[in-house]
Amino acid sequence: MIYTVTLNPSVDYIVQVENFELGGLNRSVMDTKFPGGKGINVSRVLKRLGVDSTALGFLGGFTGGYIEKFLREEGISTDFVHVSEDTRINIKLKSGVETEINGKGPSISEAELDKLLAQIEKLNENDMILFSGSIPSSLPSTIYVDLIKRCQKKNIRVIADVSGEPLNHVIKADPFLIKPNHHEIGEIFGVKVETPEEAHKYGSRLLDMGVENVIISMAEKGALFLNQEVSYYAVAPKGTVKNSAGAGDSVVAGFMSGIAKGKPYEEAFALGVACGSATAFSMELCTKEEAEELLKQVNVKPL
Ligand SMILES: Nc1ncnc2c1ncn2[C@@H]1O[C@H](COP(=O)(O)OP(=O)(O)OP(=O)(O)O)[C@@H](O)[C@H]1O
Ligand SMILES: O=P(O)(O)OC[C@@]1(O)O[C@H](CO)[C@@H](O)[C@@H]1O
Repeated sequence: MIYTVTLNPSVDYIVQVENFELGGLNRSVMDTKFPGGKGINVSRVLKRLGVDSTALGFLGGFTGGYIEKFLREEGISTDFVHVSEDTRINIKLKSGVETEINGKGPSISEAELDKLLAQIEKLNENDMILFSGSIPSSLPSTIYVDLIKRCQKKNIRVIADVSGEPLNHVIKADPFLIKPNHHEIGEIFGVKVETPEEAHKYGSRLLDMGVENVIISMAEKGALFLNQEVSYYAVAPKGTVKNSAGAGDSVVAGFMSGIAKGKPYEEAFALGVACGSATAFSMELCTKEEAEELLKQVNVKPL
C-alpha cells in the first residue's frame, strides 16, 4: 500500500483578481477552493492515475472536515488524526503573477503525534510512504527524520518532498527519493542553481551523502532524475500556465505511480514530468488524460 503523510494540510483558496491593488478593496473575478497540502495533492493525482493510496496526517475543525469529505467523495482512503485546532487556509492569489500566503497550521499535541506514530508502527515492508510539505510549528524540524527512521526499520521505501531546515535533516536520513526544486537544492548548498548542469552537480552531492534517488524539478525548464547508475534530463512540455500550485506534487505522484506499476525509473520519471506540466497548465490538479497527452512531448535524455 502507498501512504502519503501531510502533517500540515490546507484548504487552498484560489482567487483571481484583475490588477491587484495592495491596500485597496479588490474583488475577485474567479475564486474557488480545493483540499491542499502536498501529500494530499499526491494522493489525489495518484487516484486519477489509477493508483490507490491512504492519506495520513493531521486534520482539524471545519476546514479539516471539508478536506476529509472531499477526499472520501473522490474515493481516496483517509486515516487522519483529528486535532483540536482548525486546519489552515492557504491563499493562492493570481493577478498576473502568482502570490501565495500559506498559514502556519494548527498546533499538534503530544497525544495527537503519538496517534500518528502508532499508525506508522502498523505499516509493512512492502509499503511505500511519502512525507511531504511543511511541519506545523509545534513540532520540531527533525520530526521527518524520526518518522523516516521508524519506516526504515521496517524496510519501507521513503519518499520525501520537504524544504528549508527539514530538508537539511532529511538528506542525512538516506531516503529512497527526494524531490527538491532547483531553488531548494540551491539553498542546501548556499548557491544559485539555474541550469540542468548545475542541478546535476549538486544532485550528485546528495547521492554521495546517501540519498538513493533525486528528482530536481526546474519549473518550465523541466526536471532531472539521478541515482548512482543513471542521470536523466527531461525538458518540460510547452504550454500556458494556469495554476502551478501542485505541479511539484504531480511530479512526485507520476513517478510514484510508475514505480507502483513496476515501470523502470526512466518511464516513471517521464510520467512525473508530464503530470507536473499538465497540472501547471490546468486550474486544478492534472487528469490522467491531460498527463498522457503531454507525455507524448516528454523526451528523457541521459545527462
Ligand atoms: N511554466 C511551466 N511550463 C511547463 N512545465 C512546468 C511549468 N512549471 C512547472 N512545470 C512542470 O511542473 C514540474 C514541477 O514544477 P516546479 O519545479 O515548479 O515544482 P515545485 O516548485 O515543487 O512546484 P509547486 O511547489 O508549485 O508544486 C516541472 O518539472 C515541470 O514538469
Ligand atoms: O506550506 P507547505 O506545506 O510547504 O505547502 C503547502 C502548499 O502550498 O503546497 C501545495 C502545493 O504544492 C498546496 O496545496 C499547499 O497550499
